[in-house]
Amino acid sequence: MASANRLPVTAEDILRSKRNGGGTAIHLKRSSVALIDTTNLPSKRQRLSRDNDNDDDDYAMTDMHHGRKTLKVAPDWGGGEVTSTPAPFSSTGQTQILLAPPASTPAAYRNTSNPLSLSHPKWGLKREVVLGFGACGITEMYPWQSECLSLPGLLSGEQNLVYTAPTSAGKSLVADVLAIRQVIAERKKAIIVVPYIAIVQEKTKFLKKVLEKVRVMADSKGHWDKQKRWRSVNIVGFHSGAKSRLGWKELDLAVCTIEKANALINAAIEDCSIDHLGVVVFDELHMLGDPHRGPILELLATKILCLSEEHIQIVGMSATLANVHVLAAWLHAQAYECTYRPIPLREHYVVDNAVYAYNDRLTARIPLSELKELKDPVTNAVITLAFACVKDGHGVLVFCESRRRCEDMSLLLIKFMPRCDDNTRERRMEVVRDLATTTTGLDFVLERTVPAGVAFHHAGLTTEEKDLIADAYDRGLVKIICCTATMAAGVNLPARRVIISPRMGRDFVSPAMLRQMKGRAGRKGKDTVGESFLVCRKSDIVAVKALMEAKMPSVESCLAGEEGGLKRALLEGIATKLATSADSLDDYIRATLLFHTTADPAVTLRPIIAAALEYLKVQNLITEDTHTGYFEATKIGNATVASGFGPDEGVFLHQELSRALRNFNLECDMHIVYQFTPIHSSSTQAVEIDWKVMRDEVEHLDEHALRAATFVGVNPGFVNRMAQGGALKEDTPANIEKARVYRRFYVSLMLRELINERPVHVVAANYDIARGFIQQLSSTCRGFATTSATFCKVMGWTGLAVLLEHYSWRLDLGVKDDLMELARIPFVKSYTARVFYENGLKTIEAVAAADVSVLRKALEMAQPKRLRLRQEEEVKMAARLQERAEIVLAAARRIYEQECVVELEE
Ligand SMILES: Nc1ncnc2c1ncn2[C@@H]1O[C@H](COP(=O)(O)OP(=O)(O)OP(=O)(O)O)[C@@H](O)[C@H]1O
Repeated sequence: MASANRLPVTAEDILRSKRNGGGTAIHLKRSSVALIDTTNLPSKRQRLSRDNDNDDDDYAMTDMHHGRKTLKVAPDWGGGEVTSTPAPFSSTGQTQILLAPPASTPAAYRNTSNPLSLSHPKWGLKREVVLGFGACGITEMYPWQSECLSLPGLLSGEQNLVYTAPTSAGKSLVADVLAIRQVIAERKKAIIVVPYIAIVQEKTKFLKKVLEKVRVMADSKGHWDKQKRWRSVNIVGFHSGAKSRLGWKELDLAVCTIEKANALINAAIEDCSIDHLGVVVFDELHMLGDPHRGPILELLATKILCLSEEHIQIVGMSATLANVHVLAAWLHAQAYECTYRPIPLREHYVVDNAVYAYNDRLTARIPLSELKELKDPVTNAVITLAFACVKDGHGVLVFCESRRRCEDMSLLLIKFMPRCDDNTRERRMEVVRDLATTTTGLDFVLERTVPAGVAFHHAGLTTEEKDLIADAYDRGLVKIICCTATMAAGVNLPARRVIISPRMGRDFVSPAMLRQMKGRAGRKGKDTVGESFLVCRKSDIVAVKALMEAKMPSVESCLAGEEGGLKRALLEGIATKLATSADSLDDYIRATLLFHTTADPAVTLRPIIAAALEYLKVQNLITEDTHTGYFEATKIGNATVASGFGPDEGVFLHQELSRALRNFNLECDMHIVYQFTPIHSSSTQAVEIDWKVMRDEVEHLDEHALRAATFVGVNPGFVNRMAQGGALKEDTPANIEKARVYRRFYVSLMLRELINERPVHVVAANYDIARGFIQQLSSTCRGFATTSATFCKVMGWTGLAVLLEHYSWRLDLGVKDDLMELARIPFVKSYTARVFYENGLKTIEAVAAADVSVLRKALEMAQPKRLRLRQEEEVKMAARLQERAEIVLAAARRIYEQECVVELEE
């Protein structure tokens, strides 16, 4: 379908005009009349009468804007918008229109005879939603899903819900139906909170597919049209490093990590638009018990509970909740438990080449092998079990204890993989080529394993690599993935068999983690059978049996833990004005899970609350009016909450930024890069300094950067001493602080290389750190710079805010100042942008005017040099680069077009 965003003046027109010496004297074209098959469109009378009633299955009116003619077609008539505009760069200027045939009337899809059908009227789902679920393989509810949704007050949004069901039981559908109803029927916003970025991405993609054809009524503040009009549902995924042009105001449905959801809710409370929120879904509710992230989840739910005036429905779910009734009582929710799993899981454990069912019945013996590599019984069992499953054409996940083991196991597995046909081999090579064209180039291990249908997946890979591998596995090209716990939670992939090491690193996995890992096998819609094999050493058998029999632990509040959750909860309650007086503070505390699960809470909690309030006062984050007893957040307190930091981080950031404000070293970018290096990246878990590498780097700093280093407290002499074998003991507060500064500086050296166009894999190799970590670091820093900028804005430090935003952008694009324009084009980032620039492609206009072969050549030059492909592969690689060059050209032209039109309009 022709896009409604197409503009009447194309980049080609402008470039041609410029070439002909026409300068900017471009004539706006009036578009030609739409070539629409009008026989299927309703008459004007029908249109007007439909337009007057309020049925949201209706369609909107014809519109003229900027010389284009746009027909917005009702969902019943195929939906979408039909625009009659000359296609950019089409030589004929002919309109491209594809109009879906009209569907049956809205009422016709209702299935009133089967109450499990998604189209049954009791669920109140629009036809397009039902079709959307159908496209994802879901047409009917399972009886438990129907029973759960039929609990009183759920569909109407009046009641909250906490439920538990096994992995792969289909929990998401229940929450999705409730969220979608709020968005479409009630025209409220919905937030779905999930713990990991990968799940944000998967869920956002799924919901976009389900709601693809749905049109909702835009509010009166539509972008360019004051009339009533229809638009698609705005679904946005929020996580650190994600970019979206849609914010709280525009979105209908947000899928967020816990931290992003908290920030979104704080902002909505702050600008008094929280009443637009209809429902919040907490997926993996057991995360409440996570010491680091649980407190934020708890205070988020607490705030929603306290917003009693606007009933916001709360929906919480998990496969690993032992105390569902306690959590339901806390959230004033209906509780629902179910044990149904659509595909029952066959669970086994393996020890010394013998396979046992969970009831200790011996079910099979794994033959011993003469091969040297398979002498170890654990390796022998893993390879044999994986091979047997792949031989039958099914997918396997092998959970390994370390990243190293994932890679070694993949390399070993390929020796045993069955041969594949030419077509499969060619498609696998496509995946290899895709991996080769990522910014980091082709990984040495994946290059060998993917053609055989094996891959590994762990935090050391970049997000592009992880996505390509998961996609290849989903499409059945990769048959075995050796992974760490990164693939354990929430991922929906076609694994018939999961083979699990009971250890992660040196420790045993937790019972909840084990359940999640096993839960990846036999997912409905992905496979028809599910099997798990816990492969352990003889010496571990007692501990493994205990692990297998362990009950799910009860989820407990971590708000009063060492992470300072209570201080943060109080600060946020006060800053958002939910808890400012003694009474409201009391109500607020009573709404926490902590209060709910503490024996004699009024007595037990009083001293720790008083201590937390005192801390906030001493740190100048809040003030207390001694006459009225009212609490108020200070500027620093508000800045801390607005930027999503905890109280400790806010105080530290304030100290650092105020020091920097008084004496900022702007001779080069070293000081500012240090400034936006996240504070937590300097914790011991995040990075270990290689003092020899640091010494080499510090020795190469120019005098300006050295001055900045000294300014933040880094002494080159000390670095040298450490490189020669010195030890930095973190035994006193001063030494802890010193170590923190050195670690932060070490990380900022890596970041400085990134913004100065060194590719991720080169920086990773230089510091001997996984490229996935460097990539993650860069996106965390971007987020940190953006939130620090918010902190500065609230503090009134606008100059510093602008500086931080600028560097956040540079980090995003991975280029120096002179390439920032060019790097707006997709695929033209970092080193690639530099290659373009040095080959004369210095501006977007130059790229838009270039021949595609020139762009292909430039992309070829920018390829990482680790590629060693055979000749036939070279040909295919060239074709891949040609495709990419065409995308670059089209994108450059689009950006150029848009800029020219803005210029003309101005
Ligand atoms: N009613 C249904 N009919 C057919 N397929 C369904 C139905 N409900 C869910 N599914 C499918 O079952 C699979 C698992 O569902 P879902 O992801 O909701 O499981 P879950 O209970 O959230 O599991 P986990 O706790 O492991 O994340 C998905 O592929 C989903 O599309």
